[in-house]
Amino acid sequence: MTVSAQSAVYPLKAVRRPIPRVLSIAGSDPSGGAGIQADLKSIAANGGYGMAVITALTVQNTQGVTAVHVPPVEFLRQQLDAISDDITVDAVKIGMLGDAAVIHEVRRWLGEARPAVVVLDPVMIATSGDRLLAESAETALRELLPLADLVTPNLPELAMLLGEPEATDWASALEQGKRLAAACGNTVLVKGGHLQGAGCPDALVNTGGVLSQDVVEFAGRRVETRNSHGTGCSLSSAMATAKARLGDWESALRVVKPWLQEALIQSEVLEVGKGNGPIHHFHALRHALQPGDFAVRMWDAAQTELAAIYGLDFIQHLQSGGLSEAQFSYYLSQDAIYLNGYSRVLARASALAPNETEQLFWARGSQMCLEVESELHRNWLSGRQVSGELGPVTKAYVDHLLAASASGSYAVLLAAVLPCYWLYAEVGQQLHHGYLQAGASDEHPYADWLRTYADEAFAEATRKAIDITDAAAQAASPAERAAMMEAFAQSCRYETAFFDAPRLHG
Ligand SMILES: Nc1ncnc2c1ncn2[C@@H]1O[C@H](COP(=O)(O)OP(=O)(O)OP(=O)(O)O)[C@@H](O)[C@H]1O
Ligand SMILES: Cc1ncc(COP(=O)(O)O)c(N)n1
Repeated sequence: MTVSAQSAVYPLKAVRRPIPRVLSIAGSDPSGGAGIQADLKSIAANGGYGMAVITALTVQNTQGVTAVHVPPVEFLRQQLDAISDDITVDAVKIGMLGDAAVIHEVRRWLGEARPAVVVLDPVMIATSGDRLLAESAETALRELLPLADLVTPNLPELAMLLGEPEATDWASALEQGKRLAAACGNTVLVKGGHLQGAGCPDALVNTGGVLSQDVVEFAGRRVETRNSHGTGCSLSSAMATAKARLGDWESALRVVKPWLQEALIQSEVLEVGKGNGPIHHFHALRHALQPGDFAVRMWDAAQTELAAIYGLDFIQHLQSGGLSEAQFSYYLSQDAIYLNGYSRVLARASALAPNETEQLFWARGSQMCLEVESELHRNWLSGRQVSGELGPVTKAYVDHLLAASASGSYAVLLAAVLPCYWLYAEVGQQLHHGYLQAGASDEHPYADWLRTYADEAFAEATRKAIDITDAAAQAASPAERAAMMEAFAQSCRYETAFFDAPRLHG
């Protein structure tokens, strides 16, 4: 038996170049939405190392192009040579070329440098309607097409390159794509951006048998947005990058199309300009959680339950003194049972803690629960008529905590135990405050109990528990954070149910 490079069981896919070196030869859009600025973002967002040689400078914003300056072609050639003399270029994307002299120079360079992948976006007219290619250069551009592996015209450009009227439906667009692919001997990406309707399809077309079929369609939903500035630039540079990384056009478009769709959806958050704004290239990049951020999220999530707790008869009657003795006794007896289970869960948090400080903190919390439990029995429950039977809410709450501790995630467990600190401390402070405001009368039937809520040591322990949970969230993965929020919200709901249980079960 021999060890083989390939698994017989699982077909391993080789990534061609983990971080491909991708060169954009294109114009500059100072507003950052199209041209080389879009290309560099797109290349980076799709996992490549971006480089740029500028063919033309435009005066442009989201509302349009007002001037174009094409620097001397000798200087362009020097830049291209500087790159290819030194760096292996895994893929090239060509965008705005400006005029025929630039096209000829780029063509000469391509013939010599022979990069492995060439994507040509035949940019002629901007979204705003402004010309980006001199009319006299259209023939030169047509002659450049066969040097590209992939050509990505929009529908007006596709029609112009064929010398035909613009396609108004998807079927005729695909037919035009086939004609252009056959004429140039390469692959054409036919784009549905300029069509009407709810769908926004794209298709890879090659009549030479390079693809799995002559036309490979990729369905897509049309995003309702004005922010389509630079979609063509971004798509073509993303395709150059993904092809170099993944090896074939179909795999490339399979990852690039959903990425572009999400970039269109999330474009609203950028708020750039008054016209056709840019897409959000880095929508997948999540900002690192800062200290305190997760605590804010948890606090926001707790608001509905806190409001519900303040509205409960149990809390309002405890405050006013009108709470029945039977309900108060039920609450105390369930609290004692709960604290015993809670103590075991905090001991588990101590066992999972990543350092001694946190280990000690939860161990102390666990011990404190047992002390409070025996205090409840000694001072509050002795002499009261209570059954001491495990109630349904107490059982459900403790089971939820035990499930969180069985998850094995320290962060999720902390999120589950936190509401018992945080919400209890909040409610306690409000009750205590209300008691003081009402004159702190000794005649209040629950005066002794309400006074216990002013415990500063518990408030301090609560602040520490929030800090530790917040820090655990910073270190957690996005999936773990989502599970934390779920566990936290569920415990908040149990806090409400726990205060309401005496009414239902007492
Ligand atoms: N509203 C939209 N919703 C979803 N996808 C879109 C939308 N508009 C364009 N696209 C996608 O964006 C890419 C570019 O398509 P389009 O036909 O607009 O090219 P273009 O005209 O060259 O782009 P540009 O707007 O940069 O000039 C295609 O993948 C297309 O499917
Ligand atoms: C420098 C430069 N290159 C290309 C485009 C086309 O992009 P769009 O059609 O989205 O305006 C542009 N506007 N500017």
